[in-house]
Amino acid sequence: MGTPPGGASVTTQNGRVRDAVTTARRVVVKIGSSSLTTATGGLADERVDTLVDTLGRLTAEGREVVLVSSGAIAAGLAPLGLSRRPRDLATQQAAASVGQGLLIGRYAASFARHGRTVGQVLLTVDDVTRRAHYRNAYRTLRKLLDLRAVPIVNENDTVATQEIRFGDNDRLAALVAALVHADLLVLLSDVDALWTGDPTRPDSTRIAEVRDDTDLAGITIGGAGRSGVGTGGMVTKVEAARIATGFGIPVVLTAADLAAPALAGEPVGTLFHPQQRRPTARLFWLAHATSPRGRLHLDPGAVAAVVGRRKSLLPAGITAVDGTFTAGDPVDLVDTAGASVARGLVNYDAVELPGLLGRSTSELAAALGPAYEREVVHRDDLVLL
Ligand SMILES: Nc1ncnc2c1ncn2[C@@H]1O[C@H](COP(=O)(O)OP(=O)(O)O)[C@@H](O)[C@H]1O
Ligand SMILES: N[C@@H](CCC(=O)OP(=O)(O)O)C(=O)O
Repeated sequence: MGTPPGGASVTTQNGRVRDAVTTARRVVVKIGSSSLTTATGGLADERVDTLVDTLGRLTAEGREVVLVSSGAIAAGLAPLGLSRRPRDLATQQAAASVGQGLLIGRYAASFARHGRTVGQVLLTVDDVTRRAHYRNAYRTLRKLLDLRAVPIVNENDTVATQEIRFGDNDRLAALVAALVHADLLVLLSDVDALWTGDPTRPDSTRIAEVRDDTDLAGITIGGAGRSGVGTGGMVTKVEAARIATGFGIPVVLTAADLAAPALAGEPVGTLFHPQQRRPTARLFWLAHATSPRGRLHLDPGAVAAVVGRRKSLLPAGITAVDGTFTAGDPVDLVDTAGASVARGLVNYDAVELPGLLGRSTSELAAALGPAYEREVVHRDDLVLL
């Protein structure tokens, strides 16, 4: 590795944010497959115990812990005689089906040493994106915490299809942190921090803090590591950190064996600062937890009005429409280069819009009636991306 952790950058750590780490009452901890398995495949029991000892101490202090644990697929490989992570979805799902039981069994035994009961929570994308479902997921997690059990969350790999999978658990962990209104998200991996580039390169250095996106400029964020069982690599961890910090939740990214010092507020890993302006829960979900059902192409004037002046989107500024959505669905607003600039809840069905494009609201109201005076997307239902 390049520059060792510590050094000058540590002195720039923001004490206030580290204080938020040590005082966090509700903590979501995510651990990746690479930190739970042995080099030859299978669950590394001592790694599970080390993590559980750290989390057990937190719960003994009266703090609430939600654990998001990967590792089902990795844990299922050896029992099925598979030597490496399969590429096809069906075999991954079979491995997850075998491995998830082993994983939760191992956690149950390990947490029992601390007198804690665990509850398995398997979620699909729909469970954290559809409003009615995420309310249910929240209620279950809330009740488990009230009963002083430790919820252990994973994606429901056996039912998720390729199109609707999270695949990696980093984003799932960020959405769970937002769902339970956590005070802290800890992302544990096989690398001690975010580095400026591939951590095995001598010219890479550790990044101690990310205050905002400007601290991410110029960094090479790479894919999964050499363990062969992780997915997503740093890309999905940084994305997860941005989602959580955007919701006002500080994030510590570090190695699994540094979980204890990280939770004690020591300057290890990378600390991502929470952003000041916390969006409303509704707009947060709109930005991060919905899949757009279509796209509205905006002319430059509409982009300036919506993005620059935070105005509602009117039919006059739309040049084209893609997708098959109905009123109330999320849609992306794209600029002339095709880049998504905002997401909003649309007030019309896709089939209604072509006849309205480029026309002013007063002209539409005169021609079609007062119902057609409404905005295509109201600014209260709009979030910039
Ligand atoms: N800029 C970077 N800083 C740190 N690690 C990086 C970076 N770019 C790529 N990586 C790789 O990301 C890997 C962690 O991701 P992954 O293998 O998906 O782990 P997990 O199973 O914990 O989710 C590290 O082992 C590392 O090799
Ligand atoms: N749900 C999958 C997680 C997939 C995965 O490998 O995630 P991660 O190790 O967090 O990059 C499992 O339990 O195997």
